[in-house]
Amino acid sequence: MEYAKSILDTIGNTPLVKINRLTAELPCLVLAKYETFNPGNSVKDRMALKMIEDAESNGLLKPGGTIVEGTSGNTGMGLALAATVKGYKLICVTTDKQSKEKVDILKAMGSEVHVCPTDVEPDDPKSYYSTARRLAQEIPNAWYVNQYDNPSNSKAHFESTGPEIWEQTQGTVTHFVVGVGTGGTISGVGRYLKSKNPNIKVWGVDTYGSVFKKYHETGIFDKNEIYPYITEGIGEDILPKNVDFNIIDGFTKVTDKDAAVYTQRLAREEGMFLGNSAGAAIKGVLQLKEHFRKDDVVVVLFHDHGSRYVAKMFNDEWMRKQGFLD
Ligand SMILES: Cc1ncc(COP(=O)(O)O)c(C=O)c1O
Repeated sequence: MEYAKSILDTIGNTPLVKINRLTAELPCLVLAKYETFNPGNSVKDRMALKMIEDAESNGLLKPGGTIVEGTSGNTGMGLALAATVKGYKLICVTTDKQSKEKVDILKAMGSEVHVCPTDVEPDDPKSYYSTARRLAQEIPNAWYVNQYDNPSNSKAHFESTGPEIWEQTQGTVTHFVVGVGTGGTISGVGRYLKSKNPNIKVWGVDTYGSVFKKYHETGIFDKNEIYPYITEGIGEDILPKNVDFNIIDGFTKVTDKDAAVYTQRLAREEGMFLGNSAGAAIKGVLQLKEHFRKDDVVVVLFHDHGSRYVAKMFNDEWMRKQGFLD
């Protein structure tokens, strides 16, 4: 018989899928690392499991313990799968900007969810960063995951996502493009691919309202770059330790409108029902066009599933209200 010992054994080994219509103007092959095939429907299952396993081995997470994390939903889902299988309680702290579906899904998985305001400074006691930290201190036998600074986040991608891309492309990958939030995906995959071939270019997709691109180009953390934006999952108002700026060759910024429009286009022109950061990522690939040559193999990673965005980017009334439909 062939079966997985638990749902956790089905994490990883996701397919690589050719993008056809949306990238027709590019001279090269563009392949999507299609992470919705993970059991929690996002790439985050990989790092959630790795962070928990490492915390168990380091003695930070003990039997019967409570896992506390600030998460927009996908990491929470990955943590929920692992917490359920391994017998831990999970508390997720999120912001009021995240889609209702994401919060409902976490509750459906048995997680306690606290919703905090988006529009406050990271060190404000009401922010979701501060709230998660405080809960982890107040609750006995609790462990604060901190996906932003936890090195197991990028390690997960160095050990699984990166090697899969290298093997699936038989070492022919020339460019890796991905949205950046905590930085775990770009840093882990980028570090692995560059260890195999230092000529591979690693490109980050950023949002307007986030600090990454300017910091990478100038070394300046410019608070003027920070303002609320609509794109979900990418961009930050902090510099997470998981973003390894040295392995990133460049950033491109995608507007909220383009990210939303391309999320719809992926579904309607490629049959790829994906989340908002996938729309940003594919538009980022198109914006980076001048860097690609005929024989290049560009891999773009798509983080999560479209079902979490049906009331937003897939809802034309919402799109019209934002001024995203012409
Ligand atoms: C939908 C989505 N896209 C992109 C990202 C960014 O990935 P990373 O945190 O590995 O940089 C996240 C992370 O939260 C996400 O949830």
